[in-house]
Order: sequence, then structure tokens, then C-alpha cells
Amino acid sequence: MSTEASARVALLGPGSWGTALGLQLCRNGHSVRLWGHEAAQIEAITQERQNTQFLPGFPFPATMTATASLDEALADATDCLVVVPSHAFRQVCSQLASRLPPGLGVAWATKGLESDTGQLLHTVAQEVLDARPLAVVSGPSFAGEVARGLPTAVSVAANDDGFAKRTAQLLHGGRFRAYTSEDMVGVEICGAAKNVLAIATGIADGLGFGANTRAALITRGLAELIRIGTALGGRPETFTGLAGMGDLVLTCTDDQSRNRRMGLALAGGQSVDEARAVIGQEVEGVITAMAIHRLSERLGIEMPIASQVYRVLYEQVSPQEATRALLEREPKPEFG
Ligand SMILES: NC(=O)C1=CN([C@@H]2O[C@H](COP(=O)(O)OP(=O)(O)OC[C@H]3O[C@@H](n4cnc5c(N)ncnc54)[C@H](O)[C@@H]3O)[C@@H](O)[C@H]2O)C=CC1
Ligand SMILES: O=C(CO)COP(=O)(O)O
Repeated sequence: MSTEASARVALLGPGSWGTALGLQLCRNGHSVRLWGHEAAQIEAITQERQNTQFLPGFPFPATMTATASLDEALADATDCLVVVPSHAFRQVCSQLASRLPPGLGVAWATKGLESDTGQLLHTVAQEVLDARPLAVVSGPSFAGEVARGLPTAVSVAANDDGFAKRTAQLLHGGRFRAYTSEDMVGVEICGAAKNVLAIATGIADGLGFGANTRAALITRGLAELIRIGTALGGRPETFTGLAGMGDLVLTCTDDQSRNRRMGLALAGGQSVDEARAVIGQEVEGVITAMAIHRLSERLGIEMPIASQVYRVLYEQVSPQEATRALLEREPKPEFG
């Protein structure tokens, strides 16, 4: 990535998060070309000078434009930030592979695992893109709050210290803080698993359970996250950091979270498809629940809360039955 003060960022994924990060980059004096694969959406953004579908109410500065041409988005770009949902991550990286100059770093703010393989996204990027600097941006950060300029802190983990600093520096500024990390594995598994745990907490709150239940689910959910995360090679401190506990608490406790709202809707008797249609945006925890379930089985890691979310989503188990199964588990030591 270039080191000049004002960068030209190709930002791939004009959803709520891509748009909010684009606004933040523009506030920091950079220019942004927002690429999307749906011509009609790009046309609407270009006409309205805001993202009415995914992040209404935030007019674009002159330095942010949208295009449906990936070549146009990447032309002269000094930086590339991918913010598509996880199901599109490999496909978008493949489209980038033949277009990126050698050595140009790629950062992403996608949260999730590859659904078919359960792979962390940096391993997908390593497979598809030639050797180059890679970074992931994650942490407690609702798009709407970042767009409004409310104080927010995230973590930027990279395979290259200079690239972590570069990416953090692009985003850091005003009321947005970006910390660097070397732990891509830990940061990525946290960002993926917390969405599944947020569905669990939404279910509990939707069933009318209390604050005790919510705190227990967050805490035991964190224990599950630490178990799978350390098994994959994540560093212990990451799990209590912004991408870990920070994002877990945010997503489990606030109704801005679409994953939490999915849980609330399931507890209220809606199907996954009905809830998805009402939410109208990506709910990453639904496919991640499947990927985490398979991964934990393969690794022999016990994840009872995530596993009950999987059963509710994919095995027609009712939220009430899933709760019963959790509560009927044998007592065991809290640690170890
Ligand atoms: N919205 C938020 O507050 C935050 C979201 N994230 C993560 O950012 C990622 C994107 O989420 P949002 O922007 O919120 O989603 P969104 O639902 O607001 O928008 C999704 C965007 O992805 C695009 N898209 C869908 N399929 C695509 C494909 N095959 N190829 C290219 N683009 C495609 C859609 O056109 C749309 O612009 C997710 O992994 C999410 O977990 C992370 C932090 C905060
Ligand atoms: O990742 C997020 C905040 O950090 C957004 O969470 P949801 O996808 O559940 O809305």
C-alpha cells in the first residue's frame, strides 16, 4: 500500500458497513470508490448521493463515488478494502486476483467463515490472491454509529506489521480509533463466532429470560469462543480485546445487531426466512452457525451454545427445546 497522506481507496461492498467505512475514510481526507456488483444499486447511489437502501440519511461527500465496474474502482487505487458478506468473499477475491498489482495489500472488514470449508477468511485470501500483505478490520462497530461519528474502536490484524499500521492509519482519526494486532486467527474467529452467540442471546431475550441469563450466555459464550479460538492458534489476549469480548458484548446486548434480532424473531415464532426478510440485510450468524458447528465437531471442541443455535437454525429444534437441552447439561467445573 502507498504511504501518501491522501489515499485513493477501492472499497468493495456497498452495504451498510462498507458505506460507513467509506464515510470514515473520507473524513480522514481520503477518496473512496465504492464498487458494487448490482448495477441498479450503484445507479441509485449515484443518483441520490447516499446509500438509501443500506445506510440512509448520510449524504456522500464529493470524495466518495460509486461504480459497478471493478476495473474502474481499482484504477489508480492506492488501497483496497473488501466489505462484502462472507458468502461472497472468495468470489470477490478471485475477481481481484488478476486485477491487483503485485504487492498491493488487501484489507477486509467482513466477519464470518467460508461456509463450505469453514476456513478463516485470511486463508481464503492467501489461497486466491498471490502473496501480498493482508489485514482484517474487526471489533465492536455498528455501521450507523460509525456513520454518525460516535466514538468507536476497532482492531486491525495483519500478516505484516507495516500493513497493519497502514490500514489502521487510514481509518484512525476523529472519533474512530484503530488498534493494530498480529493475531489474524484470533480476530477472525472472534468476528465470526460472536454472531452465532448473538443469535443465542436474542433467543433468550425473546423468550423473556432475564439479565442473569444474558450475562451467563455472554460469559459461557466467551468460554466457547476461547476454546475454539485457541485450538485454531489465536492468542489468548485477543479474546478479551475489542474483536473478542468487545464485539461479543456489543452484538449480544444491542438491538442494532441483526444477529441478535434474528434470535429475537426466532423466539417469537418466525422462521429464519421470515426473519431475514424483515431484517432485510446480511445476518452472518446464520451461515456461520453451520460452519462453526462443522468446525467444532471436526476439532472435537465443545461449544454447547453455538451447537444449540445450529439445531434451532438447521434441525427444526424449537428455541424452548434448545434452552432445555442447555440447562439439562451435567454440572461441570467452570474452568478447565
Ligand atoms: N453493518 C455493520 O454494522 C457491520 C457489518 N460488518 C460485516 O460487514 C460485512 C458486510 O455487511 P453489511 O455491509 O452490514 O451488509 P449489508 O446487508 O448492509 O450489505 C451487503 C452488501 O453486500 C453486497 N453483496 C451481496 N452479495 C454480493 C456478492 N455476491 N458480490 C458482491 N457484493 C455482494 C450487497 O450488494 C450489499 O451491498 C458482513 O460480513 C458483516 O458481518 C462488520 C462490522 C459492522
Ligand atoms: O458486527 C457488527 C458490529 O460490530 C454488526 O453486527 P450484526 O451483523 O449482528 O448487525
